[in-house]
Formats: sequence, structure tokens, C-alpha cells
Amino acid sequence: MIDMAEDSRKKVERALLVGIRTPDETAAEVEEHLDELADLVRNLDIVPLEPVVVNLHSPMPQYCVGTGKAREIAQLLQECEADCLIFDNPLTPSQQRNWERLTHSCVIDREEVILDIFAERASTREAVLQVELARTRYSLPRLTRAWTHLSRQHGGGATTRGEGEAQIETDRRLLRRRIRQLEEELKTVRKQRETQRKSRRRNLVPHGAIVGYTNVGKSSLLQALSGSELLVKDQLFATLDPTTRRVPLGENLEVLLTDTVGFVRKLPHSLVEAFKSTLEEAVLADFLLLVLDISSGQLDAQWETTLSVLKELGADEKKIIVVFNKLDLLDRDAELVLLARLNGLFPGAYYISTHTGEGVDALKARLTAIAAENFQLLRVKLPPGRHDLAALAHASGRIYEERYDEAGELELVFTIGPVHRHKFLEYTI
Ligand SMILES: Nc1nc2c(ncn2[C@@H]2O[C@H](COP(=O)(O)OP(=O)(O)OP(=O)(O)O)[C@@H](O)[C@H]2O)c(=O)[nH]1
Ligand SMILES: [Mg+2]
Repeated sequence: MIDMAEDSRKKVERALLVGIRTPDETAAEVEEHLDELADLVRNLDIVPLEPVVVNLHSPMPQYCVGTGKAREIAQLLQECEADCLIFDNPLTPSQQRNWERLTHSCVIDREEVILDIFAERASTREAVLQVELARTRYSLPRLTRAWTHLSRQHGGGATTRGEGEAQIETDRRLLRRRIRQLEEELKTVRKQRETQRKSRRRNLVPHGAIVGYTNVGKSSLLQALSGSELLVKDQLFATLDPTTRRVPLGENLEVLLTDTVGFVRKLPHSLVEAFKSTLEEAVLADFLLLVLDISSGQLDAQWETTLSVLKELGADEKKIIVVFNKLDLLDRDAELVLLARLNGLFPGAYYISTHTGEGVDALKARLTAIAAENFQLLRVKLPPGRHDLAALAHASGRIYEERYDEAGELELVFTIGPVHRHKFLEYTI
């Protein structure tokens, strides 16, 4: 780990955002992306200023934009007294350095903003390790940095070391060693989680994962369904660690649901990589609840981003139940038009509000049906000595008929899940 003196670093406060518009993007798209970048930036306690959009036919190697434009932006940065330049598109390490030399300011891109938000939020051992690994990998080719835009000091971040070649080589070696250490530590933590996961699978209760764009209400949904408290915040990436809860559905039925980390457009690949084990919950689940925020103007982007991350994880072929949340925020007139359109596009979707509870029961009914699919109807005759099985049928199944015959044998018609089913098979009639 590279140590830096905190006092030699300057905290960034105001940022000028830059969006690059390529010929295949509309102005509205670029604007939407910049709005989202502004949200992300606010999450780091940096004030985003009015953004600059640069039209670009082909990327330029030195600054990503042409030299003239770069000078203009540098000038603007000074005029509006911003101390940071943030690009919505990725910058190469050398472009980043060129910009820092040109502007004498902190220059970062969307990927680094997202990495930093994750770094601020990570709290469990696994999340902390995953984020540190992603950040250390990211900083390896970007060693000479003189700025910080973080309120806290994190590992694998910017460094203020000198630019001497020998120094850089030493730092790189240290970072590489740290990467290996982190990979080892993560392996251990993951093994532990794997064990927990296996014990869950032995239960054979249907297991769903809640996936979707960040801030759409995934944790709120799990809270509404399971009745237990979770971290719900109007904040991007409030949830970084998967949390599994039992959702009781009455009559001995239940499903397990896992809340997962939210997705975002242009989620840095290093982060998808880092969070793959966390997102594996989605890969291993029996079904997915894909949550979308119906009040967002960016439904298409939410849908596409979520689906493309699922694809990358190999989880896009699963049974997907689409859930539109935040119905309460819809303007009633707009609602009818929008619902008609969505009904056509997503037949079988659910429309809910975790705030008012609207639609939650219908979704529960669907989950109940999924849980019930696992249950099989059995007709058995239990000998007098098998009170234990009679008790088990009552405790874990649903009884339809029950009567004793003259021989004192108990005839039972009931449904039972796969966990205990085999115990009854020798008595079926
Ligand atoms: N109006 C309204 N707000 C909602 C509803 N559901 C959730 N929210 C709000 O949306 C914000 C985000 O909710 P979360 O449940 O934390 O969202 P999430 O998808 O888990 O977010 P991340 O973990 O950050 O990806 C919170 O401020 C919630 O109170 C809803 O049905 N209606
Ligand atoms: Mg959450």
C-alpha cells in the first residue's frame, strides 16, 4: 500500500463536467448521461457545474478532444473557478495526465467517480476488498496523481509521490503485491460465503435475486416482502452486499430473496469483475425479480443496462419477473398512456409501490405460485407407529384430507416440498 501525507492533497469542491457526443448519439442521450453523472458526482460531495458537450467525430489521442477544444475547456475551468474536470467517457491514463498538466487540476472520469462512490459505501469485508482491488487495478497505470476528490483516505487511490521513474517502478511493485494480497484475501472470504450459499441450497426453497438499476427500490421491495429492515436510502449504490431474506408466504410456503448491488450505465468493467461473486447470487438464483423505476425518464436505459449486465453474468436466460416500482410517483394522466405502452412491451409485469403497498400483494401471489410449484400432492397411508411423519406432514405441508381407518392407519392427502418428500414415498397409495 502506498502511503501519502493527507495534508499534501487538496480536496476538490467544484467540478466541470464534460460529455463527448459521437455521431451515433443524440443530444438528449448525452444530456441524460450528464444528468446522471451530476448525480453521481453529488454523491461525492462535489458540486457539479453546468456541463460542456463536445461534438466529436473521432477520438483524439492526446486529450480525447482536439487541442483547441482542450485549451477552451481549460480556460473555462479557470473562469468558473472549478477545481476538477470530470469526463463522462473513459480517459486513458495518458490522456488523464495530459489534462492534469494542461489544467493543473484534478481530472477524472465516470469510472473513477463510480469507483470512489463504491469505496465510500463499502462496509463489509468482502465489499471493502472488492472495491480496493478494483481501485488498485485502476490506479496501477495512473501512478502520479496530485489530487484527491475523496473526503476519506482509501487504499489504492491517488498518490502524491514524485514522478521519478525509479519511484514509480517501486510504487508499481507495491501495488502489484497489494493486488495479489487482496486476491488471496478475497478467495478466503468468498469460500466462507460459498459455504453459506450451499447450506441455503440444501433447503431447496425457491431462491430469487432482486436485480436492477441503482436506486429503483430493490431494498425497499425486499423489505416490503420480507417485513424485515434493510438499508434503504435515496442514494446511488446504497446496497453493495447481497442480503438474503426469507419471504414467508403462508401455508408453509416461502421463497428466499437476495437483494443485490445496483447497476449503472457504463458500470466500470473492473467493478463488474470485482462484484462478480456478489452478483453470482443472480446467476445461481432460480428466478429474478428485475425492478425498474416507473417514474424515471430513463426506463429504456435502466432496462438495457440491467439486461446487459445480466448477459455478461450469463443470467439473462433465467425466469425474469419484471416489477415496475414507484407507481405512486406517476402522474395519473401520464400513467394510463405509459401503462398501456408497458403492458404491450412487458406482458405479465407487476406494477407496485413499496411506499403505498399497492400491487405488492399481487406480486406476493406470484411468488406463492412459484413456491407452490415445488410442492407435490401426495396420498399416503401411515402405520400407527409413524406419528413423527404425521407431525411432519402437518408442520411442513398442507393437509387436504386426513382420516384414520379401522386398522388405526392414518390416511393423508397433502402437499409437501422436496426436502421431506422422500420420507413419505414408501407409504404412498
Ligand atoms: N416514491 C417512492 N419512493 C420509493 C419507492 N420505493 C423506494 N423508494 C425510494 O427510492 C429510494 C431508493 O430505494 P432503495 O430501496 O434504497 O433502492 P435500491 O434499488 O435498493 O438502491 P441501491 O441499493 O442504491 O441500488 C429510497 O429513497 C426509497 O425510499 C416507492 O414505491 N415510491
Ligand atoms: Mg439497495
